Amino acid sequence: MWRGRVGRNELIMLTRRSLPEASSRFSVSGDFPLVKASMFSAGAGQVVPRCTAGASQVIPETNNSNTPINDFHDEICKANVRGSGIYDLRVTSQGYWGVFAGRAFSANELVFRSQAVNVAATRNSHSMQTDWHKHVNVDLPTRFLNHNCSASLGLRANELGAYDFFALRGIAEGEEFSLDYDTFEYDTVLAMDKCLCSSPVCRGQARGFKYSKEVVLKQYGDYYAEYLRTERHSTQVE
Ligand SMILES: C[S@@+](CC[C@H](N)C(=O)[O-])C[C@H]1O[C@@H](n2cnc3c(N)ncnc32)[C@H](O)[C@@H]1O
Repeated sequence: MWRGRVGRNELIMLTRRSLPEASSRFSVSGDFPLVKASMFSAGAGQVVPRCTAGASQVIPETNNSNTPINDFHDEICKANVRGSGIYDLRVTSQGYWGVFAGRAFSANELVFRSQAVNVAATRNSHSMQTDWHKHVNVDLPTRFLNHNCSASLGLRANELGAYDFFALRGIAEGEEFSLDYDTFEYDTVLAMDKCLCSSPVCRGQARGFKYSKEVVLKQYGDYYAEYLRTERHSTQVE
């Protein structure tokens, strides 16, 4: 998880242009600052209030991906009690985990940063591709960002082995943050059977940059993974 020691106001001030100078002020150790405890909610059958730190908080037991939510239970509970209002982890109307804006964001604002926890031995529904042959497991809240074919967040590689996320447009408080998975996965083996994003420009599936390059470049400009601009190392993509 991101363990930046930057204060909320400092984070709000960061913009894409100021990021290189600002990055040196981030620390990767320290407390997790960014989940608002009071905003947790869950759909029917998903209530598992086991966080010792907050008995009234609810944690869905299962999600719609191939990773049991309980793998993250302690991490979520820990994050859950240290909010500063940037984001909330909540259950979406579709019944799975999502990340929601804890306040309003302006276009181009840095929303949050992610950190690689480790290199993924096998890619999974919570890993992110960062190079032609590299997938990393990432921290909260990034691992719970859902896909949208018209995403609200754009990404840039960072020095923490993962990505920084920027608002592609104004984002209202309470709106779900979303990423377009095709901006960082080249050829996903975990394509969703059916994309549930409901965007007017929904592609039906997120299969990877390989299949949607033209759309991604047109829609997201420079906000796609840097490695996708480099020559592919071999025909084999992990
Ligand atoms: C990084 S996780 C996102 C968090 C996930 N919703 C959860 O509850 O753990 C990625 C997984 O969420 C699901 N997902 C994300 N966006 C989706 C979408 N637009 N339509 C359908 N499933 C989606 C897929 O199962 C995908 O493999």
